[in-house]
Amino acid sequence: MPTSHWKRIVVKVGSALIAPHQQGCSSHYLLGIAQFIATCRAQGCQVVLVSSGSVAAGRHRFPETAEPSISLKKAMAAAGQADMMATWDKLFDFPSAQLLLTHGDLRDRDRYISIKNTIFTLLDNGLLPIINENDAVTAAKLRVGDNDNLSAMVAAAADADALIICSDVKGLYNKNPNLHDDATLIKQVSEINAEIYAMAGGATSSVGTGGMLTKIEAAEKAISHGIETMIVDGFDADTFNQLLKGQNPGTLFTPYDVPMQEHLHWMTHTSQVQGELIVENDFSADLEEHDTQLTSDDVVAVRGNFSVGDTVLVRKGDGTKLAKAKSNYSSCLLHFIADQEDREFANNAQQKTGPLISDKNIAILEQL
Ligand SMILES: Nc1ncnc2c1ncn2[C@@H]1O[C@H](COP(=O)(O)OP(=O)(O)O)[C@@H](O)[C@H]1O
Ligand SMILES: N[C@@H](CCC(=O)OP(=O)(O)O)C(=O)O
Repeated sequence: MPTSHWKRIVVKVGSALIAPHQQGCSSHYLLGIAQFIATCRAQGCQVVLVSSGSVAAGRHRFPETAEPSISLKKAMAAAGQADMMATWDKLFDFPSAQLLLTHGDLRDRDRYISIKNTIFTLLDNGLLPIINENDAVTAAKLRVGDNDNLSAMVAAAADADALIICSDVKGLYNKNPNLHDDATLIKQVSEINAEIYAMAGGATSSVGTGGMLTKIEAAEKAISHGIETMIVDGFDADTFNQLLKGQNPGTLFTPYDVPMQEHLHWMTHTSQVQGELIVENDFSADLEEHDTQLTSDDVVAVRGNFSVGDTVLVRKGDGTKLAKAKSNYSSCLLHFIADQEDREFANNAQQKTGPLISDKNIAILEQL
């Protein structure tokens, strides 16, 4: 689709483009991307930038190590983030704004809505939001872990028309082109299936995270929201001329004709399961039906520690996944109810709090 038809896009830039020589940031490859962003804005298209590179940019401030520890990487991110922002900022003649997020922010519905509002307020006032994961503070359980998936979550929150992932390769090849000379570029993907995932390997550079695998995960998230997704070569300045002409310089993932509803998409692709409610193998009720109320009598086991409002997975004992849903109970209360021999007490407690999960905050999963 010609760029002039886009109302809002997310551009994601990989670490190798920010700090190609790992001696701090370089604007060498960013210039073409910045010009592309400026042209899109001049054409009336709002742009959100998801920029990697804080770890790569901060690396030279620390003694050289082949495999930096997690705490060292966090320190590198803290050291490199400001440098990375300053490098972008000097390429634009409009103001930018920094947003540092963790998965903990995105998977909490209220914080997600607040992030969404901040992005829209920045865009409506002509600023360029520049987003990265808050690597320096995040813990393993709260991380997205890679900026490909983060950019897809941001694209969904921003209700973008397109997600452009700028990397160090032309696009998705049938196998890793850095390891196989005979790899061929796939120009268009209309369905992301096991065959596509099988082509995608990890990162081979010392600065990339996730490789092609996380880009396919991101594309899957984005296209199911109706967002056209492209993986393109950020090293090649001609990439951005082609994009502006409406051409496809890399791999295009075509969006679903019928996108998932916003809330269902968030439940499926952004919220994260904190625990499990295990039901009998012969459980067959329709969990989306308002009159079907999952009660503690239906649940044979509760797994994990979760609070009221956290997302839980409802599954059968045989492993069949039924739904992701918002829990109206904490795991602690469910264990307490299950431990009561007096069923009347359990029933009373349940009558007060209502069904275990809400029929309004549920994503029914394909039963595999
Ligand atoms: N099938 C594939 N096609 C293209 N690249 C692949 C494939 N499988 C693995 N890769 C690797 O993915 C890398 C790009 O991902 P990554 O290093 O994480 O870059 P970025 O920093 O842009 O996110 C490529 O350099 C390549 O080594
Ligand atoms: N948040 C990290 C980047 C993580 C990441 O996904 O990197 P990349 O694969 O280069 O997009 C950083 O700023 O260094």
